Amino acid sequence: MTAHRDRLDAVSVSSENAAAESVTNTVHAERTIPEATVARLALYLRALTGLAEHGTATVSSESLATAAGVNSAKLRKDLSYLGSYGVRGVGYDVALLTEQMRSTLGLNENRAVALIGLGHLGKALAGYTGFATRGFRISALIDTDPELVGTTLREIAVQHVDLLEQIVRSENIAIAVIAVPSSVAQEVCDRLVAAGVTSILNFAPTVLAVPDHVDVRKVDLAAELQILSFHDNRKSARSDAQAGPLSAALGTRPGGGTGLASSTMGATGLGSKAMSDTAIGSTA
Ligand SMILES: NC(=O)c1ccc[n+]([C@@H]2O[C@H](COP(=O)([O-])OP(=O)(O)OC[C@H]3O[C@@H](n4cnc5c(N)ncnc54)[C@H](O)[C@@H]3O)[C@@H](O)[C@H]2O)c1
Repeated sequence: MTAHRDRLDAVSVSSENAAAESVTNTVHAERTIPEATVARLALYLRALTGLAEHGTATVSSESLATAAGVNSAKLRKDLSYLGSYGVRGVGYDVALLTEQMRSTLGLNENRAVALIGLGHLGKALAGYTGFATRGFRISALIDTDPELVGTTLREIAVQHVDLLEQIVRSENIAIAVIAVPSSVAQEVCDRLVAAGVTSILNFAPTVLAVPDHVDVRKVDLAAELQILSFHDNRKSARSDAQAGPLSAALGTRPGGGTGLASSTMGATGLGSKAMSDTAIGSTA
């Protein structure tokens, strides 16, 4: 949370008022947007899409923040990087803000995605219909397995990895998704980079070495579970610690421990609030 805050503060923000819900058409296209804000833009876009599907034309910052699972001050700050389209007392125009979000995230270009590795994970990703509606087009499926090569998944032919460089060029691949075994992930990555791919989403449990101009995002579900485990562990430790004094109070002062017990219960409430703030901070 602190690190995130520092990063936000490090960005030169010309006007704090830009975060307020006032009418302004200024688009800060060239402004540096913190990485944590970029990650949240995707959350806002998903929430906006849901609102539009339900016919909502305008939304307050509080409602949008709730739908996206962040606090409204953070949302207003994030939107200030795009230029605010909010109107005081009315809120944000859902269609306009959606368009602004899509443009900032570069989703209007329907980027071509190549999926490399069509095993358990790759097949599931290839079968996911949500990519198309979120601005991505799976254009190439690549594997080495002779049983898979030549078959089609969602009307896209699986091609052999020998053709990787050719496919990257002919399909104008913008983003590659690596879902191969970790033992070959670096080799596949090197070939993608040499072919001109500069954005990679890596599912393999390997830290990929790439040149500076290449962006790699790593998805690690096991790490996410470990983070949840950490928070779960802390919640258990807290409730154990709180159960101790409570039992002691009830045990040593029978009939007279009500006051102590209820103040302990109050502390439990504060404790769980603190935990949820921590959880929100960790996603920042
Ligand atoms: N990030 C996560 O949370 C997460 C979750 C599950 C799996 N994984 C990782 O994703 C990867 C795939 O997992 P899986 O369960 O689908 O494995 P899998 O063995 O079912 O599939 C791997 C696929 O890659 C293909 N392949 C092998 N070498 C290749 C190459 N050089 N070029 C192209 N294709 C090649 C294989 O033929 C196979 O179809 C693994 O690295 C696994 O550890 C990550």
